[in-house]
Amino acid sequence: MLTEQDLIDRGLKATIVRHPLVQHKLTLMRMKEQPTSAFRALLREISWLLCFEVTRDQPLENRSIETPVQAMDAPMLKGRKLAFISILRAGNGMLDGMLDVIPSARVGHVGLYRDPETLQAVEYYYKVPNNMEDRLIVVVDPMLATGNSAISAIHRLKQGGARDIRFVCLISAPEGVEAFNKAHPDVPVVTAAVDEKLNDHGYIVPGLGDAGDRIFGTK
Ligand SMILES: O=P(O)(O)OC[C@H]1O[C@H](OP(=O)(O)OP(=O)(O)O)[C@H](O)[C@@H]1O
Ligand SMILES: O=c1cc[nH]c(=O)[nH]1
Ligand SMILES: [Mg+2]
Repeated sequence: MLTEQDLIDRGLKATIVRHPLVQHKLTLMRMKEQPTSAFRALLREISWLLCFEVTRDQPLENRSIETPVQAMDAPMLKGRKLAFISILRAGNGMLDGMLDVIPSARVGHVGLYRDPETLQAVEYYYKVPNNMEDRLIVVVDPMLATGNSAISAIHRLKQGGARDIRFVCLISAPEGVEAFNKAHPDVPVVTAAVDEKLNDHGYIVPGLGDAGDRIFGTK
């Protein structure tokens, strides 16, 4: 696994969430013997923690409230609109955890699959909330491999007016971070790990296998 210093040395930009709970749960998810139910539950739990990280800089404003003891000025989130965008299918495994933390968020879906021969992303579904230009857009997908899926999804969102976008994933390949940084230098990447490389089939090594298949028990 690469460190943030490795990323700097290679000219790559991504935030690696080093929190011990994230790292511990990610290791459990990588284990090939992990059953579908546990894999899904762990992804949901890690997504809570990644949600904290990706919203870390959201502005607060003081509100006057009354506790049972006395009045006080206390911080609350400024009423900024937020939308989570899930890249289907595997993004839905992260979406559940994100919505546990921010249940009022709007949700959009971009349906993409990777052509196994060309590794290009093929779109089959697109539905997002209105007023994309006014929202903080958090795009979720567990895997950033070649980067083609995330790059393509975010091109579409920008065409639809999105401006303030972040991308959150679980595991990235250095090749994917590089391609993503080049295509969308304005979009921060938050990831739990940057692994060694891609294999000849475009899978992340060591990775965790096919995220969609492991979440939904298909294969
Ligand atoms: O960076 P890339 O090379 O584009 O690869 C990453 C994509 O591959 C996986 O989706 P997949 O195509 O397997 O679809 P699925 O979620 O329906 O399984 C994953 O969830 C990403 O969307
Ligand atoms: O390793 C990989 C690469 C792409 N998609 C996955 O689900 N896993
Ligand atoms: Mg898949």
